[in-house]
Amino acid sequence: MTVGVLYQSGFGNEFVSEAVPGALPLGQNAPQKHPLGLYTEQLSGTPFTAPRSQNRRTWTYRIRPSVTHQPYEEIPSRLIRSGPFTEIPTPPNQLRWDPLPIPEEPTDFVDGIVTLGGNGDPAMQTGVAIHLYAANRSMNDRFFYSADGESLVVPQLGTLRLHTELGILETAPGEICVIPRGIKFRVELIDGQARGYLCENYGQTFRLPDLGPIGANGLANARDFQAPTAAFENLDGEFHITAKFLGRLWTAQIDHSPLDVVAWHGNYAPYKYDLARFNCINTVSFDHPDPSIYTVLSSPSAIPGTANCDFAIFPPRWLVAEHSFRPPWFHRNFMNEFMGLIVGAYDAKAEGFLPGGASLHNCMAGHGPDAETFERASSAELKPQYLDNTLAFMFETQLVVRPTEFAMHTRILQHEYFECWQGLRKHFQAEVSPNGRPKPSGEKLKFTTR
Ligand SMILES: O=C(O)Cc1cc(O)ccc1O
Ligand SMILES: [Fe+2]
Repeated sequence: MTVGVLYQSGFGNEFVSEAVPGALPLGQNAPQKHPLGLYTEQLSGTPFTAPRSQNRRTWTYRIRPSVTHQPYEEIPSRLIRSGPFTEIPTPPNQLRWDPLPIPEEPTDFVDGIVTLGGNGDPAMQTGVAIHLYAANRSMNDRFFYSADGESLVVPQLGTLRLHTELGILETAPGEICVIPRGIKFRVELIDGQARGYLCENYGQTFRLPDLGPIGANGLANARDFQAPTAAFENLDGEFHITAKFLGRLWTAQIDHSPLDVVAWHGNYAPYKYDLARFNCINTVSFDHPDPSIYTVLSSPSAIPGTANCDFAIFPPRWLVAEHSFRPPWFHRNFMNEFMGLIVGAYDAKAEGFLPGGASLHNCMAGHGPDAETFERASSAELKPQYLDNTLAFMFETQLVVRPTEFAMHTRILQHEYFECWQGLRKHFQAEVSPNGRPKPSGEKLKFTTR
């Protein structure tokens, strides 16, 4: 809980908040004349006709309407990339990256965004972009919004204070926040520097997964999500808004802070969540369950059970499975797995997967425990073990994550990643192979042509 910042709790609730008494009209959305001279503006996050359970919109009461800015002009996108991701061919290899260094040049949150890959297309409202960020400057007179999708921010280093149109959210490593599509914000770095991950979701908004037989409670509980309370900047001066629109960056001058919402009500709002609140469910008998039990948030696709993107975490937890190989098994998947590490070590990798680092295992790429983990876990004593000092996460997505040119050519790409599995020796001992052929006794196989 952050001292000094007030939140309202609940996932997707109908929130109400006013920073000045009387700023929020009662009983109607759009009075003919606002009693305090504020402008009324609706912000829709879904079509007007979306089913009620998914419908998202917020009414804002602001000093000036959002339209009062100069025209946008395109600026360079630096290392930000967007779908369709077609820069380079996508290899079927397992990929892993070291953490992004903190920049030496003055770099704010937006300039510090580097895209590692993604899928889909913002123009088609499907897929995700997966970015890293590393920054050392706060945004003061610059604001940002993405029309391409909502932004799920996963800090790994440094606390972010996000000043948004709907109020302030502080997010530290171990917490996450989501800024909905279109909402303007600026990022203040509380610790002078910051690093983390950003999933830009072009698809349907993240929501809590259904719980099925788990019941009415468990995993991420709705009450633990926190939305901001109204807080506004009544500032005139020279400011810039940078917009991300169809993958390109555009900047407009504005003569006042656009964070001028004095009161608001609605269910389209940024939110934060402390990952320590995740009620982790796991086996108390045997075997390692599928990682869908770790889903915090899910953005569905049009296909039932197939996520445009799931956000899953691997938090500290007890391991008690009997007569089982406890770490993640070897596997090849339909879905595509991008992973990051917030603290400590990940239980499938003894070495090389570092806090701030990342890995990508795309459709059907074999992966799993590295050789050292396999050897250790195959003969570990199976007493209850508390897995501590660990917090990894996964963006799991339906479409193949296509790396950017930066991702494949950067110095932080670990070209030797494949070696972590090469020590997996043959343990099988058989004299005769199943087709009855005698085991070749060490001699080289000879190939003959007829
Ligand atoms: O490390 C991974 O690859 C992620 C993962 C974790 C797990 O517990 C089971 C399957 C899986 O893909
Ligand atoms: Fe996996």
